[in-house]
This record gives sequence, C-alpha cells and structure tokens, in this order.
Amino acid sequence: MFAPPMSSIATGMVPTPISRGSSLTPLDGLRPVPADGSFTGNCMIQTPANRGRPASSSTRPSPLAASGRMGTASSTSVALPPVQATNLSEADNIKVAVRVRPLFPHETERGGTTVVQVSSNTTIKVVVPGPAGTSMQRDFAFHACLGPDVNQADVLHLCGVPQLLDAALAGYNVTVFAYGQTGSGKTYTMSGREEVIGSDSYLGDAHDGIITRAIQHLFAAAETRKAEAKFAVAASYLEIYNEGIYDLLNLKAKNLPVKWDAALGFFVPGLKQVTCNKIDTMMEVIRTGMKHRHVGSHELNIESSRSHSIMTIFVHATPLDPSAADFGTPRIGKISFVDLAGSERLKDTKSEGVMLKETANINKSLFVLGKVIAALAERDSSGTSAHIPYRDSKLTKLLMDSLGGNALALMIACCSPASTAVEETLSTLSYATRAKNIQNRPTVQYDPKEAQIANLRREIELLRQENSYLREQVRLGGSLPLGADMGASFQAARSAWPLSSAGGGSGDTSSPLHPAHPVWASLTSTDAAASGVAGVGAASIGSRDSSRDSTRDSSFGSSVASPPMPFPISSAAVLPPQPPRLTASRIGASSDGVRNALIGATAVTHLEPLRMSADATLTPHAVGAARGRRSSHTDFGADDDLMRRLMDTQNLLARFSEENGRLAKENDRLRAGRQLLSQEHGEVLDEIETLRGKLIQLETAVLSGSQTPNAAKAALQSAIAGSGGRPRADSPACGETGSGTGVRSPLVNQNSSGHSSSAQDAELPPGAGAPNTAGCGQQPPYDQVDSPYHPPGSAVQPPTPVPLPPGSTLHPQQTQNPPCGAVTAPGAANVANVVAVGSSSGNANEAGVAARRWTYRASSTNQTGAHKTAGANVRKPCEGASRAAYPEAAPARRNVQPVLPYQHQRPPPPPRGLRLMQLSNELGTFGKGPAHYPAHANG
Ligand SMILES: Nc1ncnc2c1ncn2[C@@H]1O[C@H](COP(=O)(O)OP(=O)(O)OP(=O)(O)O)[C@@H](O)[C@H]1O
Repeated sequence: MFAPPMSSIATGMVPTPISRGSSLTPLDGLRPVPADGSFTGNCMIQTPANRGRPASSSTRPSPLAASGRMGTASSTSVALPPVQATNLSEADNIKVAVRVRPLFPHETERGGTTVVQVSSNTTIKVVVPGPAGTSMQRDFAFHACLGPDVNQADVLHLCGVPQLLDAALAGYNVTVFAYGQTGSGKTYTMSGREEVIGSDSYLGDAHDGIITRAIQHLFAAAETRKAEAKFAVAASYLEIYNEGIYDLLNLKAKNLPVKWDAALGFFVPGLKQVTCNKIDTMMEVIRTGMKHRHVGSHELNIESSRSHSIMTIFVHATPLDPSAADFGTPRIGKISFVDLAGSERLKDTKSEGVMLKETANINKSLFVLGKVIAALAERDSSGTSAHIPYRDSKLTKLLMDSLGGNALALMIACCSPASTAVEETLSTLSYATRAKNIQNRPTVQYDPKEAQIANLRREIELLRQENSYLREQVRLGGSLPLGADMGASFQAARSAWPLSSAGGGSGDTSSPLHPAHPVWASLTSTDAAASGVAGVGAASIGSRDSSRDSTRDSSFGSSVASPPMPFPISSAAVLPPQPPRLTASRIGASSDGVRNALIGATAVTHLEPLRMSADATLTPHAVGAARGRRSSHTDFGADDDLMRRLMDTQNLLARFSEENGRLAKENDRLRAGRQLLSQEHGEVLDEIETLRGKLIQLETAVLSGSQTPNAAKAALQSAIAGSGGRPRADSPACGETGSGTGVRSPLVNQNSSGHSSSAQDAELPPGAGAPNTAGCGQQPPYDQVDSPYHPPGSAVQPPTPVPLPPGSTLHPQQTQNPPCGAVTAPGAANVANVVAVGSSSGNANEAGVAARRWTYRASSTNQTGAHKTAGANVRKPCEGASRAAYPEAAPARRNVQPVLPYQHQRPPPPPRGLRLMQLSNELGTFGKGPAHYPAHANG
C-alpha cells in the first residue's frame, strides 16, 4: 500500500531543500498582498496562496498575482476565507505561463546554445539565430514566465495553482495543462518524474510535480474548511493513445468511447472513478495511473510520453452554513490535469514502427488542438462567431470545458532553451500567445436536480415574503407600493440570489439556475405577468409530467438532443410506490412546519456524499451522478441507491411544488383584495367629485335666479340620495351587529371611539360585532379627537369658524344626528349643529374640531348619501361576492386610509377637509338667499 510521508503531505514540505534561483528577484510594481490574503482581480475565489508551501521556498509573489489575474506566492500567513460561491460572471481569459527548462548536455553536444531567456516574471525573449552570425530577438509576454532555475515547488505557486484548487473546492471546473515540444519538460512539470512516482518505492521527492503537490494542497484546504462544507473527492485517470481512450486505473478498459450528453458535455462512459476520502488513496490513484501510461524512448526523450493523459479530480462541496444561499446544495468542482504528448518532428525523433504511428497520432491531435486554440483566439479577440472544431479529435472533445468553456484554465507552455529547438520553441510560444486570447466563462457547478430543489425552496421563501407583504398591505389598506413596485422588488430579490446566476454564468440561460431557464418555466405558473412577480406560483409537479421531462432534457440548454432516459422519471405509474407525501394538513397546516420538514428531508437526502468502492467501475449513470449530472444508458435496476436518491429527489420536488402552489393561490387572493380596495377608494372619491359638480351646478342655478335655493337644496338632496343613499344589502341596520363583511367607506374612519362603527367594528371579528348604535340619535363625543388625522394628544388647530348665516336659526332636529337609516342630506344642518354646539360650550377649539370632523362626515357620508353607521355606501353589489373570496381583507379594510391607492391614480386632495367644509358651509346657506353670496351675487 502506498504510504507517502504524511508529515510532508500535511505541510507540503518536501524532503529536499529547495534552492532559490538567482533570477527570482521580486518585480517592481507588484501588487501588495491584501491583509486578508485576498486579491481583487477577476480571478475567482479569494484566498491566500501559501498553504502547503515549503517554508524555505521563495516568497516571490506570483507573476499571475502581479498581473492581477491569479493569486500570490507570498508566504504571508492569513486566515482562510470561507468557501463562498463566488460566481465569475465575466469572461476569464485562459492564463498562460511559460516554463523554460535547463539546457541538457545532449543538446550542448549537438551544438546547442541557450537562446531562450526569461527577461522578467512575465516576459521572455528568444534570440533567433540568422545566417552569417546574425540574430533576431523576439519578445513574448505571458502571465508568468519561469526560468530554468525555478524549482518544482515554486512552479505550483508562481502559476497560481493553489488558487485554482481553491476555486475547485468552491465548485468551479479547473484545468491545468502542459503544452510543448517533446522533451521540453511537460511531464516533469505536471507530474515530476513519472518513472519514480510509478515505482513501488516512491515516497515523494523534490521533483514532485504539480499534480502531487496539488492534491496535498487540496486535502489540506478541504481539511481547513471542513466546518464550512462537506467535501467528497473522487478521481479518474485516462490517456488518449493512438486516438483511443484507455483507463489508466483499469487496464481492461481499452478504447473507451467519448460520448456527448446535453448535461455532461463530452464524457467517457465506463471510466473508473475512485472515491478518495484520504490523500493516500489519491496518491495511489496517481501512482497507478502514471505507472500505466504509455511511454517510449526516442532521440529527444528517453521517457517520452506517447499519449495525452488527463487526471481528473471531482470535488463535491456541500455548504454546511445554513445562512449560505446554496446551503445543502452540493457544488461540483472538477480539476483536470492534462499532460499532453509533445509535438515531434520525425527527422529529429527518428521514430519508426509503432512509434511512427504514435507520432502521427500525437501530431494529428495536436494539430487539431492548435486549430481549436486558433479558432477560439480568433473568435474571442474579434468577437465574431466561428466554428470551433472540437469534434475533430478526442483530445479536443475532452478539453471542451477548458478551452472556451466554463473552466478556469491554466496553460503551461514548456520550452527547451536550446538553439537546436528554436523553431519548436517559437511555435510553442506562438500557440501560447494565441491561447492568451481565449475566453472562458467560469461558473460554479451544481447538480441540476439539487439546484432545482434549492430553487424551489427559494421560491417558497420568496412566496412567503410576498405573502406576508400582501397580508400587510391588505391590513394597511393598500398603503404599501402597488403591484408593479412589489413585482420589481421581488424580481430584484430573485436576481440577487446567488444561485440565480450560478451554474451557467450571469448571462447563461442554459443554466438550470438561471431565472430564464426552462426549469423555471415549467415550475412557475402563468400568473407572473399578472402579479408582477416573476416566476411566482407553481403548479403541482404531478400535473406537469410532460413539461418536466422536457425541462429535464433541456436542463443545460443544449441544442444537441440528449440521450433518452432509461425510464420516464416523472411517470408515477412507472415509479415504485412513494412514501406518503408531506402536506400542510398532515403536519398541522403550519407552513413553517412544512418548510422545516421539507428542509429537514432535503438535508437528509442531499448531504449524503457519493460513495463508491475503490475498485468500482462506474456505470455511465454513476459517472453522471458523480459529476452531479445525469447520464445515459443506465441500468437503474442495478443501482438501488441511485434509485432511492432519485425517488427522494422526485418526492421533494413534488412537495416543494405543493407548497409553492398553495402560497401562489393565497397570494392571488390577496392581490385581488388589494385591487378591490383601490377600486373602492376610487369610487368613493369619484362620488364626491360628482356631487360636488352637482352642487356647483345648483349653486350657479341659484345665483342666476333660474332656481330657488330651496329647489336647489331639494335637488341636491335628491342627487345625494340617488347616487349613494341606498342602503346596501349587506349593511347592518341600526341596532344590528356589524358584519365583518359589511363594507363601509374608508372615508368614514374619522369618528370617535364608541361612535364610529367603522373604527369600532374594525376591532371586531367578522360577525361578532357589538350592536351598532352609533349615529342612532346619539351625539358623537366631539371632545374626542382620535381620527387618524388628529391622533390623541396632537394639537388640533381650530378651523376657520363657520358663521351661521345671518338670521338663521337652528332647527331643533338639527341638534341631533339624523335618524338611523334616514336618507337625507343634512350636511348643512349638521355643520350648523356642530358650530352651534361648539359655540355654546364656549370652546372654540372643540367647536372647530367638531366642526371639522362633522363637516368631514357630512361631506363624506352625507354626500354619498349614507349614514356611516348604517354602512350605506356607493359600492357595487357585485363587490360583495368578490370580497368573499378574500375574507382576510375584510377586517383590515375598515382601518384603511383613503390615501395611497387613490394617490396612485390622481393628485392627492390635501385641502379636502377645508374644501368640503366650505362646500358644506355653502350647503348651509341654501335657502338663505343670495345675500349670503355677496361676491358671487355681485359678480
Ligand atoms: N525544469 C527541469 N529541470 C530538470 N529536469 C527537467 C526539467 N524539465 C524537464 N526535465 C527533464 O527533461 C526530460 C524530459 O522531460 P519530460 O519528459 O518532462 O518532457 P516532455 O515534454 O514530457 O516530453 P514528452 O512530450 O516526450 O513526454 C526528463 O528527464 C525530465 O526529468
């Protein structure tokens, strides 16, 4: 059993002291390391760079950090930032580092000299020998340039690999690949000395390359973050040899196919994937893979790789922090280490026989890779769309994620410094330069199913918020912003949610987490537009089987048809019996209970990590599951665990949908109530306007002498009675109990306690109100000022005294409220009455307040022709029916203030009290002759 020195693994220390190269001088203008170890370039996760780094290693900051694109190699000790779903919505160019290896003796023997020099951390120059001793210098710039004296440990950090690994832990796809001529040091850079690593006696050494060092960092970082996320790690290792795919962990698996899946992209079905809960297991995987790689000897390299190898590490990270937006939803990071075979010139390698064929295949696939790089570079630099020939080779198919896809990618171009290889070096640098222009769109990856559950859970949360918002709004009578605003605010809440833009980039509608993804379309009802709340309201999953199927098939928005599922997942007829569904009624109709139960159930289901035995060969579906995506050609009968998990997921989706549907319906009713309230307010105020117009009309008639004041007054009374004086069918009569469904004008909510049925009844439950005696001949206690406009204790300014018309007398009945149910127009009388009461008490303030209140009442209630306590109003009978649809709204409406809904439609009437008082005053002058309108009369 492989047993690496754990001390060195844990700390990243290697047994051999690491020398610092003389060329490792810090660069001017490097960005300082922030105190928290973070960096602010557009490169992924904020993190320190020095974990697992040898204490003796260089503290030179990474050139990639210097360029603001990668982390730093500083050894500054800083705290680990939490795992967070940083989403790189922007395009992120492939990072390119160049490594120049030392000049070897066999090159010197052939007359080679050093013509490649690293001139700075980010620049390199090549002196191209010309004829007759002439030379030409060419300069190149890359994200990092590493000279021959940069040791293996420094390579890891100077290229920013730890940052990439941290990104993988946070759910990103990451690729590191080495490119270059044969013998230029690709395998040495990626793996170290494979022949040593593959041996049974290997214990790790200073030559260890990026892969072995990376897994040390990975496990150390996962250990440090275990409180933040639960990690499950697995690995696979393949090689592409002579255009065939070989599983390096399972020698029986030869010539494996590459398949396309809409969800998976290109993948290799049947590839062995080993769960690596310990670093030992991972090291064993590496050792096994390296041992099985095809190598051969030729003129330029005695241990030449004859294949392209791809070692992939899968990292499932399930956030454990309940406050995280994607709590409980596993992120699926993937790290691919690609060691390409080197380009070879037959005349140099002198290959023949089998090796000749190998060389041909290597060169062919590298040629396609070059074409893909060139096409991508052209596309991304010119902004034009171009065909990318990924399908022309297996290598480019499998690198699709990394080149122009959703991965964070680092290319390490390896060069020989020898003049004898200058052509190949220039070619390599030329490809590397092109690769710099390739843009990827790194995104956090989630399991689509888990993401769907998370989104449903979030949808419920949004619905809940909307629900309480609507309830509050109905309670306040519509004084909160109306639907459009609310819709916007919820839309904002939706888009602000981290998961909404993850999985496919901010603009990637193919992501199942994107709001525009079909998943949403299938799970949301069509009321979004009407409600102003996008995506709110879900129908039952059970009723949407077909749409769910289509949704699932298009989960990744691919135009390529995905393979058929082995059975119709959504068909209840095919599935085994499901456990009883959790419904609100079963757990006591508590939505909190539902939610908690759902969340609890979810946690149980999806926190379970993927477990596989070390020697298990994955079925295609298992590959998909391991990558968090579905696959094709699955034998489900052979995998009970997967079936069970699938069932759980289906059940959860159904439950979430139920809850969504319930909340959506409730919100619909509340929206309808709110709309009705607005309508009612508008109608009441319209009525006032109509009557005011009538008043002016009659006044004009009186002034012009075409009508006597008495006739005008009678006409006005008649108009009032005709417009709104009819008692409503649902209005409680005097002495009756106020009904909860009885609707009164919000305008009458100005009365004093004990006398205003609207104020008093508002506190009563529907149907349980006290006998309604207010207004039945009783005098309101005018000394109480408790209207919303004059809260108790507030200073009330007396209104302008309303003079009694000269010579007028009060009718005895005018000291009393009109009899209950009487349809009169006693505004003038009541105003006179109030003024008289106030005056007689000698309390000007009281009189003023009373006058104001009473005139308000006169204006509001009498003009609508209704005695307020009688509940008579001007609303249409049909409204009662629609009101029954939202009983919650009834009690609240009696507290409403006729303000905002109306104000949304027309200018607010602030001087209404004064204006109405004036109108009432004018009413009071009817019958007194035009002498009381001197100005008008004269005019
Ligand atoms: N930076 C370096 N320092 C010391 N030795 C190196 C360095 N780079 C490469 N070598 C050595 O050079 C030889 C060739 O390197 P390597 O096998 O990694 O080349 P390669 O690019 O992978 O070639 P191929 O494409 O043929 O596999 C190896 O013996 C390796 O140990």
